[in-house]
Amino acid sequence: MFYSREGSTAQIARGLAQATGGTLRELVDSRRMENGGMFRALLATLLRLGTTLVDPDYTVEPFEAVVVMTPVWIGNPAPAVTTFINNAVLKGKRVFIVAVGGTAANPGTIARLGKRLMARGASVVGHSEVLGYVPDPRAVRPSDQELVTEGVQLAETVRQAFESQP
Ligand SMILES: Cc1cc2nc3c(=O)[nH]c(=O)nc-3n(C[C@H](O)[C@H](O)[C@H](O)COP(=O)(O)O)c2cc1C
Repeated sequence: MFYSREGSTAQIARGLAQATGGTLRELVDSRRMENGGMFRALLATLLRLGTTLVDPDYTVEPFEAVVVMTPVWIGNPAPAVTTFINNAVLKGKRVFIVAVGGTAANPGTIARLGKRLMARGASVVGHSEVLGYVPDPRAVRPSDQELVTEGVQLAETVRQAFESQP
């Protein structure tokens, strides 16, 4: 399960799904991010509120292993991901967290997401912090193919985490 505003998390998720044979589910935020929308989204992020999703599918019953992938916004998960976690029935589910940021380390995001997941009854089997787009116009953007490869490489870490905590 992932949310992606700019597309980097989406490409990494594609690679991970390709390599694991997993099912991809994209969250769509109903709030447009242009103009005032981004401001509201940031406010919701800072206040750790959620948002409204378009055609949300909160069903996780068929899946015993869930990977939650979110871009990092000001040190927090994106509101769409917070909304998913607040609404899905996660009791007893094993979850791996992937935070995609403009810097490689976002421990606060992992910690906050982990806390929220555990409060919903899930167990967190592991996490990864991966590099997406650097929000600087001068920065070179990784290509879609490079991001997909990151996701493919992530698959082994994810597999090991689920296998070591059955
Ligand atoms: C509003 C905003 C806030 C961000 N805050 C952070 C941050 O605190 N730490 C970080 O490492 N990256 C931060 N980033 C960078 C994004 O996490 C990064 O570009 C990510 O790859 C975006 O994912 P996406 O392409 O799937 O939307 C921020 C980006 C935006 C737009």
